[in-house]
Amino acid sequence: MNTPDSAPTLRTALVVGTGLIGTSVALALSSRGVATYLADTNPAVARFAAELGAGRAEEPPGPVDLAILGVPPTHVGRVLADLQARDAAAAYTDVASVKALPLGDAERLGCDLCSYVGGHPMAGRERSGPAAARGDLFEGRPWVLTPSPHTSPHALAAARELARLCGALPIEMDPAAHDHAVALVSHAPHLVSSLMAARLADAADEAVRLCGQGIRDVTRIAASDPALWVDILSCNAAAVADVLEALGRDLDKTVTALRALAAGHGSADPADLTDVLKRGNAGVARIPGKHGAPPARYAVVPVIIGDRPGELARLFTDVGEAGVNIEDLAIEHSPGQPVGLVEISVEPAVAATLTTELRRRGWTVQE
Ligand SMILES: NC(=O)C1=CN([C@@H]2O[C@H](COP(=O)(O)OP(=O)(O)OC[C@H]3O[C@@H](n4cnc5c(N)ncnc54)[C@H](O)[C@@H]3O)[C@@H](O)[C@H]2O)C=CC1
Ligand SMILES: O=C(O)C(=O)Cc1ccc(O)cc1
Repeated sequence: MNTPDSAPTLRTALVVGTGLIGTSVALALSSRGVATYLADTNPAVARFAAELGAGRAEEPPGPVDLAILGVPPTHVGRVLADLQARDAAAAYTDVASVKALPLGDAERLGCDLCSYVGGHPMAGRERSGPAAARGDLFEGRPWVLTPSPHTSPHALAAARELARLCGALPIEMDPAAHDHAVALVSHAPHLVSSLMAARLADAADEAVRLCGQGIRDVTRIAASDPALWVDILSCNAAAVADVLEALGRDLDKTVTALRALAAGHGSADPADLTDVLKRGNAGVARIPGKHGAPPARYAVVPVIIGDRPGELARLFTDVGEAGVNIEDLAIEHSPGQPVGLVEISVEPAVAATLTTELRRRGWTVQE
């Protein structure tokens, strides 16, 4: 639907860099009827994205309405310059996790800054490549746009329309303010996750086998591609270092409190420990929405399954026979545990029917 600022109506798009984010964008655009063309330095990757239904892995017949650069941050300037040199699109945006450096590169390379606006969808995954892409990845998520003083209203409107077509909420920010904000909410947390996960690399098996949901939550993003993250962090290094330095001061205080408690055999004052835990409560309460949850438009039906061959197949058959389509799926399971938990995401209207039907067939479905 058009809103007052959306003069362009996207009919054609070119996605350059068809990895996780590029293909997710392309899937969303294709599903909304935008003729989407796909390109990647690795043509096999673009062809694979096309096989997934993300668009056509071929040259567009003429300039597209919007080109979306799904490449690492340090590649954005060069790719933008190349695309503009061949007049590939009326407007250009990117999805890179940092915003000041790509703009600086574009300026230095003599790009046309009127037709370009930086963008950053605040959603992702710990996996790379088109196989991990999802058309609903950006649903309900913020999508930052960082217009420069040169950005034309047309380019900004095209990027806003892109965000909305992907189901995201466009937010305008200054590029430097964006980079400071994501140092706190994305880049430093990524390193903290890696640092914690790194403690497990050489840990004893008897400890690692006890891993429960807490450590999985804290370390999930540590499974991401190191090459991409070196690229991201190197473009925002000072701001990330500032956050980690502040964290280091808290860490020092926490270690001191724990050493005092250990030395005092419990008689020492745990005030500093209480303080950090309470500040943690306050911080987590400020995170908007339900972190890590599947898109709110689905209801989740949690089913307990035995750790036996064929259990999942039996469950899927029963869901199918109940006439219910599985929209998404998550499996929680720890090695050695006799049961696992399968979270089946379904349309809310069919959740009660599925629960009743699965219970009738002998499954334990959680409230
Ligand atoms: N991974 C995540 O969770 C998120 C990543 N981003 C940003 O999205 C961008 C892409 O990241 P991912 O999709 O995760 O990476 P990815 O590794 O899955 O995909 C990147 C793709 O770009 C291609 N590529 C690299 N240089 C290219 C060039 N010069 N021309 C054409 N294609 C080129 C690669 O072959 C690869 O297929 C990055 O800028 C990243 O900062 C943004 C939000 C979330
Ligand atoms: O995996 C997740 O949950 C993420 O949120 C990942 C992510 C990585 C990089 C970004 O620039 C934005 C989001």
